Amino acid sequence: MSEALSPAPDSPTADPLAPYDAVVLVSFGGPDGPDDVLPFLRRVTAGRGIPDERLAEVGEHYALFGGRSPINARTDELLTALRSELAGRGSALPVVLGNRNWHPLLDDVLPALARDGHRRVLAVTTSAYPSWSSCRQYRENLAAAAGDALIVERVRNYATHPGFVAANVAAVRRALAGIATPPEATRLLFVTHSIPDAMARAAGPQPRPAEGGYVAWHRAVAGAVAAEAAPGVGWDLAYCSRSGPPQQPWLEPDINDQLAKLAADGVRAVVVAPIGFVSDHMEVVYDLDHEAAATADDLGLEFARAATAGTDPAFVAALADIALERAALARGEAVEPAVIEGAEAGRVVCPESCCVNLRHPGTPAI
Ligand SMILES: CC1=C(CCC(=O)O)c2cc3nc(cc4[nH]c(cc5[nH]c(cc1n2)c(C)c5CCC(=O)O)c(CCC(=O)O)c4C)C(CCC(=O)O)=C3C
Ligand SMILES: [Fe+2]
Repeated sequence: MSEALSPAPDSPTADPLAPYDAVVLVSFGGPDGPDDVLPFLRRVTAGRGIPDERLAEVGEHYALFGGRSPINARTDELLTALRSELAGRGSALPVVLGNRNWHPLLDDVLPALARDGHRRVLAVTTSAYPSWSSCRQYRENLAAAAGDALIVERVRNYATHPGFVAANVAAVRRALAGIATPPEATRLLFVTHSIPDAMARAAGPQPRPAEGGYVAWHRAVAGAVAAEAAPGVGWDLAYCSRSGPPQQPWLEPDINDQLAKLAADGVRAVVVAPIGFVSDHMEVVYDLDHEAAATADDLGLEFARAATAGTDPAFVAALADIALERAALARGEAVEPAVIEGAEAGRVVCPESCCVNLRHPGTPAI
């Protein structure tokens, strides 16, 4: 490692993120305009067996928003916030953006870091939970983009970090404050991306609960947010954005079905909290703000959508905490990971059995 880039960890001027010499914020990426939509969707779904009708349908969701996902603008805001938070903690490392599925692509950004002399990079992902889709696929894409030129390591899954929970607590409180219906007729509906049942069962390290780590983590986060933000209000966990062939079982209930059930049970208002996503993107603005809001309207339910963590200072501070924690571990220091009571802190190094890729087992991952 070049000394100019990264002083020895025990020197007084050592960067708090040493031994890393750069940070990459890793996001999903989304289309920036109508011409990007099809190439983006092809890239995301290559070899996935997603039916053509589903792709056409998803293309229409983007068309409704001018062919542009809000994800890139939200990720840029997070990048700016994370840069200033890490600088405020005394780090001078560059913090760059690399997307899995749209420009700037990890496939370009990581080789460029290597050409600039970087050797050991810390990846901070915009996905907070274990599962192949939300964790290991990121690790696979990072390994493919890094090649042999760079060592890339990533932060742990962080949804159970108190800072991520605090951001969601604040968002649920704000949404509830706008609801006129009394609490006893109001329901909190936590939402995340549906994934195939088989992927859910394989999520997280062994030993796993029967439902798998993805669902267990969401329940833990939902329970903690509900207990703090709305102790008198009942809650459920529901799912959005199902794709894949209809005969393949995915996590249920779908949010729209759950809204119908709640209305039939006498619930009159819902606060929808997308705890599965760290920022607003197409799933949030289409599946929740557009589709689920219309379903609620048809059912006569008062509806409010809680904000995603976004750039909430508690969330940005949590990302900095886990980055610094990861660096301390890389230096061989003991670390006590911050985690909400009764929940699991993510593994920093995933065992081979973690979040297995059921379609292509053994795909290299960082
Ligand atoms: C768990 C999870 C997250 C949360 C964790 C994380 O944030 O990573 C997430 C996020 C996102 N997913 C996104 C977009 C898409 N996901 C798709 C397809 C799929 N997602 C899956 C899972 C997840 N996805 C799965 C199991 C599939 C089936 C195909 C496969 O097995 O891989 C498809 C294909 C069409 C369709 O089927 O919908 C698209 C276009 C965008 C960007 C949106 C924008 O542009 O604003 C984001 C943030
Ligand atoms: Fe997705």
